[in-house]
Amino acid sequence: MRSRDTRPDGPAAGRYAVQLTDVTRRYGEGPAAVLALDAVSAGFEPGTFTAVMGPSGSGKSTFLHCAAGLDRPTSGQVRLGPQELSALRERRLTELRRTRIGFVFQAFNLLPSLTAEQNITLPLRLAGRRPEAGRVEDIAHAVGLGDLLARRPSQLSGGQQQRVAIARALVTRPEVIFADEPTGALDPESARDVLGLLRRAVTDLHQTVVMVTHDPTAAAHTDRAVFLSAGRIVDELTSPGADRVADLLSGLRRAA
Ligand SMILES: Nc1ncnc2c1ncn2[C@@H]1O[C@H](COP(=O)(O)OP(=O)(O)OP(=O)(O)O)[C@@H](O)[C@H]1O
Repeated sequence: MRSRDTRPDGPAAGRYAVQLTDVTRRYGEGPAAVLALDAVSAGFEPGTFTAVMGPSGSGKSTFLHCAAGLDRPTSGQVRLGPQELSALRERRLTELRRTRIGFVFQAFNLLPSLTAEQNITLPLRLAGRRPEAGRVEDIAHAVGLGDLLARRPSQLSGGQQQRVAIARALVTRPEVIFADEPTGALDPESARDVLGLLRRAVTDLHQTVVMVTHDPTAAAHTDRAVFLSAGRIVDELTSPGADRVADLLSGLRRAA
């Protein structure tokens, strides 16, 4: 089933947690220039889980980096709620990334010298805030870390490290969590657990999650899959089933 019109200028405009409008990202100049994103528009409503998919080189990472304020588009607009990101200087953007955006990466990106608990509270401490009483325990419980808070990353399995990363992403109650291949380094069982947690963050905590993934099974946990090819959004599915996603992806790979 195709989703209803959720383009940023469509009927649901103004309701998005994140909104990209005509975002173009060009790398390099002249004949060697690469158009990694070509006037892409997309909106992500609060409390939804979206997969961003496409063949290798289709622009997924560039899309995520522009949407998350880690990279600046060559042209076009990115809004986080009402805030236009291009209007912000680097320092404000860094602050905003720390407090209003959560990140989950394939390689976990935890600080090895800190305990799980210290990793989880790092975004708050960097923003000069203290966790509310009981907040870390609640999150640790929600992601199944229970009694592992005193351990360092090297004392945790990959799946447990990704739970810490998810807890860290949740701790500030961000407007959106961007996940870049969050299950890419995990065995199938840990991958399922991590996807279940992201799903619960959306369904139970009303978080908004945008996840880049190559994996049709991962996409099947989401509400919507958006497909990129050669820097453009070429298709999307709501309630995407793994088989349908796999078919669509192989068609795009053949065409790439
Ligand atoms: N820093 C860069 N300089 C030049 N070209 C780049 C740069 N980063 C990405 N590209 C190019 O932009 C296009 C999109 O890259 P991107 O990494 O966004 O794709 P992707 O879909 O995430 O790929 P993959 O699935 O392989 O990670 C590719 O052609 C890539 O070679």
